[in-house]
Amino acid sequence: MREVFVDRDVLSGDDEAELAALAARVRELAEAMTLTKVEPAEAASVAAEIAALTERLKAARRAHPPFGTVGESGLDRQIANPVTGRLNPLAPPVDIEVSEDGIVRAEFTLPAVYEGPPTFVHGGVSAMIMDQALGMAAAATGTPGMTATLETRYRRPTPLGVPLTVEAKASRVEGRKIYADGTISGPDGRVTVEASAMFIAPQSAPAAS
Ligand SMILES: CCCCCCCC/C=C\CCCCCCCC(=O)SCCNC(=O)CCNC(=O)[C@H](O)C(C)(C)COP(=O)(O)OP(=O)(O)OC[C@H]1O[C@@H](n2cnc3c(N)ncnc32)[C@H](O)[C@@H]1OP(=O)(O)O
Repeated sequence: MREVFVDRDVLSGDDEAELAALAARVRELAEAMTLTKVEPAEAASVAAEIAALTERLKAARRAHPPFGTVGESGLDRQIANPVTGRLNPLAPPVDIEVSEDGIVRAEFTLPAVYEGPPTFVHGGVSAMIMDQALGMAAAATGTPGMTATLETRYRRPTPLGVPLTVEAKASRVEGRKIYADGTISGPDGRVTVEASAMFIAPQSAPAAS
């Protein structure tokens, strides 16, 4: 495997929990910032305080995001992943579970920071969540791969602020190609997004360019 895959700090459960709590506070900050009505002077004052906090975090800095201890599914090392990562404030995070029969599932709610059309989820965000869920379904076959194709069909607008469900499953493996299908559905159970993807297990470790 390429160096970036092996040269990672692996956090203890306690360290991970503290950083996950910090990420949760930053997520709240992003939401509060997006919706705030404070006066410009107050916004400037808050910005200065946040800049000072950022400097405190930068005082001890890693070259790459850390990994977590491998859990039962073996797919949860990337704790700073932008979809599932508890350590990534940009991740909702979507807490994806992989069952023994290879079905990937999560319930999640997306706040206003993911808005595309007013009151609805941005289509690129839905595609990102589908990419992750389909990728984990592919990896659950035992062969993880890079996304080669991802097709999303937006059947209905996906609402913000209500419980959504994502589900995915691999349909077949042909050599290095793994195919998977999935959906996002709303609280009424109606499908809003369908997606299909093909992943390719690299012949060697994925190359940086
Ligand atoms: C081991 C890697 C993964 C590690 C992960 C470990 C943790 C797992 C845990 C948890 C799962 C996480 C889930 C993550 C989810 C998110 C994943 C992403 O977002 S990935 C980022 C976006 N995708 C890219 O950046 C790909 C960029 N593309 C490439 O790197 C290459 O093009 C790659 C690897 C996809 C294929 O390269 P080649 O050199 O291996 O392929 P050639 O040998 O040329 O072709 C093989 C066959 O595939 C077809 N093919 C190749 N690329 C295709 C494409 N894009 N579309 C359709 N067919 C394609 C070819 O026509 C050929 O077909 P014929 O055998 O002749 O039938």
